Amino acid sequence: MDSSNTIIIYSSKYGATKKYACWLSEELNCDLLETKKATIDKVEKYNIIIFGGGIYASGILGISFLKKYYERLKNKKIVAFAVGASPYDEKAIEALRKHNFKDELAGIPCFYCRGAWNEAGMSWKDRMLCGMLKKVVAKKNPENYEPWEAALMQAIGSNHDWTDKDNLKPIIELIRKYEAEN
Ligand SMILES: Cc1cc2nc3c(=O)[nH]c(=O)nc-3n(C[C@H](O)[C@H](O)[C@H](O)COP(=O)(O)O)c2cc1C
Repeated sequence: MDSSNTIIIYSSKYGATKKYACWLSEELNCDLLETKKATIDKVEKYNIIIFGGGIYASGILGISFLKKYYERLKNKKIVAFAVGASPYDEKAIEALRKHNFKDELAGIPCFYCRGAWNEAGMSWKDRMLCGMLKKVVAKKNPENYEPWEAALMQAIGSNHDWTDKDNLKPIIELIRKYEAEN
């Protein structure tokens, strides 16, 4: 099977997931579509579906598409990646997987890529939400911070870009394996 049988659908609010999706599409030479513009009729034409989404309050943007259409996609090879501001932490990623990939979605492999934190570019609502979250977290003893809480406290008030092509290596490896099997 050639790589035209692979599509990436992604949801990105501030561009980090989009950046990873574009890198992947260049590397794999495959189609790329924003989830909000995707239709199931189009997506189900592909054999391998890569799903990417930014993480917001532990939820992965766009995951409702997979939930809604899983019945029609269940025989496809689906690989997901989530993009957040937290540093890589296996325990936190396992919790993210459990929270987002429930029931029939539980078998979908989900990788993590660290994104960016661009407070200057955030919507007023998001900036306010983060400010409120910071106030709650600040009441905790820093020794007991979860990895995402520590990252939030460090990131708030500044801009960071942790996007790195190397984070895509395990995804590319798995897709190449799937492509070779077909
Ligand atoms: C309101 C808000 C909530 C967020 N929640 C999380 C979170 O729960 N975990 C995390 O790792 N990152 C969180 N982030 C950081 C984003 O996931 C990060 O900036 C990511 O790069 C966004 O990807 P995007 O630009 O493709 O939307 C949050 C950011 C905002 C503004």
